[in-house]
Amino acid sequence: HWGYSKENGPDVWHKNYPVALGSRQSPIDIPRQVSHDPSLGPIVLDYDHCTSINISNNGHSVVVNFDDTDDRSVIHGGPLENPYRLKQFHFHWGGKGCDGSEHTVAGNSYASELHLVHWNAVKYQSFDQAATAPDGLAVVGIFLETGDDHRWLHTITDAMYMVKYKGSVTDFKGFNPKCLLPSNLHFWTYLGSLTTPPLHESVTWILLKEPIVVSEKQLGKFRLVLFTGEEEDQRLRMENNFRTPQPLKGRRIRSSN
Ligand SMILES: O=S(=O)(O)/C=C/c1cc(Br)ccc1O
Ligand SMILES: [Zn+2]
Repeated sequence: HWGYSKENGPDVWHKNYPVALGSRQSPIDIPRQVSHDPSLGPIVLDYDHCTSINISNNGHSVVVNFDDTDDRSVIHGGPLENPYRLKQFHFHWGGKGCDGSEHTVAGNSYASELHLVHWNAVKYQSFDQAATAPDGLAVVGIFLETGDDHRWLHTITDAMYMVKYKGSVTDFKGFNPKCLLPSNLHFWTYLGSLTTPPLHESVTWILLKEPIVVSEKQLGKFRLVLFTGEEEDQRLRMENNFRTPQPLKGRRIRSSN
């Protein structure tokens, strides 16, 4: 099965997922100069009635899942032609003292990257159907840099010891990811893919320019989580669960204000 080690990591994913060598893969490096597109309106995150359900360890990341049976939490605006429904969010991070973001900015990595995954429920009947359509998904990426404690992240890091092992899941209700947003929503946007297998080329990426600040201590709690299940004799710490930037292959990146 795929993972992030030498034998099953990003360098060999193409063997089982040939689209890994495709023309719109993610993540990418965001160059210093990106064309500003004045026609790009602001991104709007309507999360006021969002319903988180649980937090789980899927063996690749820690995921907070949402009830996506109606339009109670959606994003719209920016490059999007329809509202997209929030399905889950998860993180990618590094090891002790090394960075773990997926996208890079002018070659620089951040400590971690948060992905809020949404799907186009106007055009498609299910997430799985949307996940294989070129305009099916919209993922908002938020960079995490280290500094002071983040005032709300503890609700997530405290729950992480409950999902230490792959396959574990625990109730996680009433969490609104609005508390994880930076103060301004200026963004870069481009057409790309999921950054984990199946690597579907179905994602409109919306990367917020302003990182949020979390402490080393809080990031350290991410690393208490394991890639491995309770029944496995190997205990592999979950860290460095990120894919490195992929070839741009002529794609245009646009910048909001
Ligand atoms: O890292 S991402 O590209 O946000 C991957 C998101 C993703 C979300 C779901 Br839900 C299922 C498979 C996936 O690969
Ligand atoms: Zn992700």
